[in-house]
Amino acid sequence: MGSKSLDEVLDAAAAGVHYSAFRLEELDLKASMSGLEQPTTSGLENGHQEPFVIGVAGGASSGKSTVCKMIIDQLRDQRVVVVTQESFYYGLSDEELVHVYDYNFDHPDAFDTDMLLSCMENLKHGKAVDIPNYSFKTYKSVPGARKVNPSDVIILVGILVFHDSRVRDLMNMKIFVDTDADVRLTRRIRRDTIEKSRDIKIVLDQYSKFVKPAFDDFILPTKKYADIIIPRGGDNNVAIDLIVQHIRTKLGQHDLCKIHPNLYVIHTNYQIRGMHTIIRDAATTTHDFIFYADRLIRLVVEHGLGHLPFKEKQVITPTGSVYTGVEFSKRLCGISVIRSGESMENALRACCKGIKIGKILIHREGDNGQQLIYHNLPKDIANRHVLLLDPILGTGNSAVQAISLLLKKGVQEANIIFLNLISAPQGVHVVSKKFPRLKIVTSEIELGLNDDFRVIPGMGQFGDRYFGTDDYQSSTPFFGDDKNRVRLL
Ligand SMILES: Nc1ncnc2c1ncn2[C@@H]1O[C@H](COP(=O)(O)OP(=O)(O)O)[C@@H](O)[C@H]1O
Ligand SMILES: Nc1ccn([C@@H]2O[C@H](COP(=O)(O)O)[C@@H](O)[C@H]2O)c(=O)n1
Ligand SMILES: [Mg+2]
Repeated sequence: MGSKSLDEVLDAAAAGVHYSAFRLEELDLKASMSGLEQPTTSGLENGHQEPFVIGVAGGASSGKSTVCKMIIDQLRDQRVVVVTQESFYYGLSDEELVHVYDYNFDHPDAFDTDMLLSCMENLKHGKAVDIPNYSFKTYKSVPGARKVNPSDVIILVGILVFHDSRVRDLMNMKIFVDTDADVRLTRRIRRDTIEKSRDIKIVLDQYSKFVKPAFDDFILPTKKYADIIIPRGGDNNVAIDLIVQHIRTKLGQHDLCKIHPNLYVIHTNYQIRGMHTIIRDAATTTHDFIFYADRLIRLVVEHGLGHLPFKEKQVITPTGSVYTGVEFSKRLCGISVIRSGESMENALRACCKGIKIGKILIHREGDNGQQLIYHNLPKDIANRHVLLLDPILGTGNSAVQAISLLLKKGVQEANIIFLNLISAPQGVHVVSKKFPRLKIVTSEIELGLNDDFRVIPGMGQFGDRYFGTDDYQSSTPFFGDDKNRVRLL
């Protein structure tokens, strides 16, 4: 473990050495580098991502710090900061110092929870904070508050971090380290006598007078709030692996996905960002718009198809071996919302040979009034999985109209997959709230809607750009003014 103790390592992390999990041996070197460079760009700086907050609770000496260190080590490419609850111990008055062995450091009132809450709220909202520097020697905060910068992952660790519901509510994941009482006591004796140079009698007195009762009365009752309970703490490598995997998945997701589990944003990369850049550019030609929109639509359709149920199927390969695979679901159909949704039909046909595709036309009257004016759906639609096609989810009003019609026709809500290229958070909220069992698959989440209910940054009138009618005069019956026209997004 090199020259640094576990707690020093975690302190260094809290002090702003935002390690993408530096190796411990590297920590000295990194910390001594001038300016403490910040390695990778955090999701925060990229825009929307809130940090992922993990709470780690458990009895004293249960292995909380050890578990944190293991998580940090495995999250190699993420910026992690650790905030320890003990930094927020109230300092002892002179009077209390005289009777220090009668002071209960294991009671919730020993911590300045309001200050802890305020620091955590600031970090969660992307602001740097100063964490007090608590000294176990003087029993007070000493000069040298540690600056902690916002990060991708914030770990809040301490015996009572689940005690206050306001603090709990900030956490995206709650871990309870569950270690036998005798193991905790043995470790505590070793730590307090060796590292803190305390007398064994005092350590044992403190344990029986305060530590054990507080564990039973305040710490153990918070175990029920945990999402994950880790028996054997740092010895439990499987649990740590699973936790790290989950954190990685969550970090790769947009914040909206954390709220709406049925929203799927396809995994982005520079190809996808590049295609979006082209189709969002107002100067892009119709030819290029179609080409890159088609590529993106194909990705969304393929992702959407991945959510269909499947049956196991075995085939014999040309080498005579058995390959156990899956069979595509057959009972499905597409429904496009005219007219921009029709741009997605080719991609669906290219993926699903001979698929039936129905249509729905929605008329927009003013900003709120939506009227269904035409539909042509497969007769047996109630028995099918439906891929609903519309490249833009804005207010969600037309999606609600279209989905309501499908439900009226007997389609199961859970059998609808709504495919779009871009989704505004408002539309996602409206659709997910009303139809929580439906899935939404999209390629990017937008900033929002402007005063005219248009998606921002958006990509303009999708149908007009795709079908090359964006330079037409508004003279056909399908082109009204903005407030009263057939929907041509
Ligand atoms: N799995 C383990 N095996 C052996 N010793 C451990 C283990 N986990 C922690 N320790 C030791 O026990 C002591 C307390 O562990 P720590 O992680 O600091 O607990 P906590 O943060 O819950 O007080 C430390 O000295 C640590 O090195
Ligand atoms: N001045 C202090 C402050 C706290 N303690 C004990 O520390 C324990 C919590 O720390 P963990 O790393 O084990 O979570 C707690 O049991 C306090 O009694 C102390 O001894 N002196
Ligand atoms: Mg600790």
